[in-house]
Amino acid sequence: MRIVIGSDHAGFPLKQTIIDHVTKLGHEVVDVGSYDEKPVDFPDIGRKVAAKIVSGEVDRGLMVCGTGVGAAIAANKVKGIRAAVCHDVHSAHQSVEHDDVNVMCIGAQIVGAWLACDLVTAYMSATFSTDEDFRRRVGKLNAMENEA
Ligand SMILES: O=C(CO)[C@H](O)[C@H](O)[C@H](O)COP(=O)(O)O
Repeated sequence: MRIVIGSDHAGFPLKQTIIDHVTKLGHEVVDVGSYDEKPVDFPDIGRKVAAKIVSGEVDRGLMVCGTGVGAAIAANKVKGIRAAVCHDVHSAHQSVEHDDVNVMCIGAQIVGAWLACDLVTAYMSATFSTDEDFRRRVGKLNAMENEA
C-alpha cells in the first residue's frame, strides 16, 4: 500500500520510527511533514494528509500529534476521511475492519515507540469487512457528509 504520514511538532519525535516500521512492513510512505520540532498547527498537517487520500494518491494515512485527538478532529473535517485515535491494538484493526477508518491517529505523548509500531502493524494488516452491517453503517456515515 501507499501511505501518507503527517505529524505536528509534538508528534515529530515518533514519526520517523513509524515511517521505518511501515517501510519494514513493505509499504511505501509519503511524508508530508513536519520535518522538525518547530511548532506548527495540526489542522494544517491534517489537511495535507487528507488531501493525499481524497485525491487517491495514497491508500491510507497515519497522523501523529501529542494526543492524536487534534489530528483526528482535523482529518475528519475533510469529506471522505474517517479518522480515529487508536491507542490499543484491538481498536487499531477493528477501526478498519468495521468502520473503514482511513487515517489512524496516534499520540506521541501517550504511547511509546513499541506500542506505536504494534498499532501500526494492526492497522496496516486490517481490511474493511464485506459484512453488510458494517458496509451499511459506513454508507450512513458517507451520507451524513452530504447533509446540511
Ligand atoms: O495533541 C495535540 C492536539 O490534540 C497537539 O499535538 C499538541 O500537543 C497540543 O495541542 C499542545 O500544544 P503545544 O503547542 O504542543 O503546547
